[in-house]
Amino acid sequence: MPDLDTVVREISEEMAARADRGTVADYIPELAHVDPNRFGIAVVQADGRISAGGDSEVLFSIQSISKVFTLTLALGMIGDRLWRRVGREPSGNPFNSIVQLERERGVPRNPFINAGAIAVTDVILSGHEPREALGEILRFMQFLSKDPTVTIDEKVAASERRTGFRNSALAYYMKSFGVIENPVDYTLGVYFHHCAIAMNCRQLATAGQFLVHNGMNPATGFNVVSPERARRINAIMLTCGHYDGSGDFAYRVGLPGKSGVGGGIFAVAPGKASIAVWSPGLDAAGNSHLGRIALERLTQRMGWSVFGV
Ligand SMILES: NC(=O)CC[C@H](N)C(=O)O
Repeated sequence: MPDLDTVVREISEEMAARADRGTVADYIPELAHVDPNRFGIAVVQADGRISAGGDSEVLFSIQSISKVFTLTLALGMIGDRLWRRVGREPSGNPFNSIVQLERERGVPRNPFINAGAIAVTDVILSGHEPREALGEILRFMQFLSKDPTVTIDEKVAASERRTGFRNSALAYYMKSFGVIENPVDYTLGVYFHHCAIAMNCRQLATAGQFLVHNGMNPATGFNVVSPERARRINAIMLTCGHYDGSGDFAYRVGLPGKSGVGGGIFAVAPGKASIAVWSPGLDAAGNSHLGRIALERLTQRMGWSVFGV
């Protein structure tokens, strides 16, 4: 097998030099300021060794990658009852699509499109104040990343709260079917804030390690989730993690992964490695353009695709 440090260095060099960088998301105004020339990668292998390159220490807005962790928390709270509130089929639609929600009577297709993640956030919020629910999510990220400095970028959260009209539409629509239990403003407030968590590639790859180790957190030796649940979260990432680009991501990269409009992608090579890449420019489906290409290179060279070498 090729040396991982060499592969990561070569990928970082190639990505830094490429001219095709995709388009930075600007529907959340605060995200539009991010430099499209950034590229970072961090890979935590099963034995804990870290290979990193480029801007792997620069913080970025994790956006929809937070949905993996809120799904994990919500499953921990209400278990399989969650699947009454949200489905687990790929959507084949953009991440903020409204049409599907009407056809399916307010029950979102999966926990990774915006509507689904808002419904999952509502589950975490029930029985708590918004501040407590958000604290729960943030502490979970700090614990998993072994870094108590992980925090929320308030400017990004405020920017999305000012302009998140589509998410409001989705939430009110779900509320009309009883899928949202709490006041819509509260649920959206928590949702916008967990999307605005700022992390770097190293912290994110560290946080995702439990999905590499059948649910076990290697720092403590204890399980964050059961092996069965870890396998299922990975399955949902594979089928739904890149919205209507999920099929192409499976075809090219072959790993469970979750993207965010901040340009991050978190990916899992089960039993082998936890990976985070970041490049702010997006493709047409809203997934990091160079992030995907970098992961394609990595899995090809390391033979890490879950579908074979
Ligand atoms: N794809 C994403 O990362 C979307 C998350 C973003 N906070 C939104 O709701 O639009």
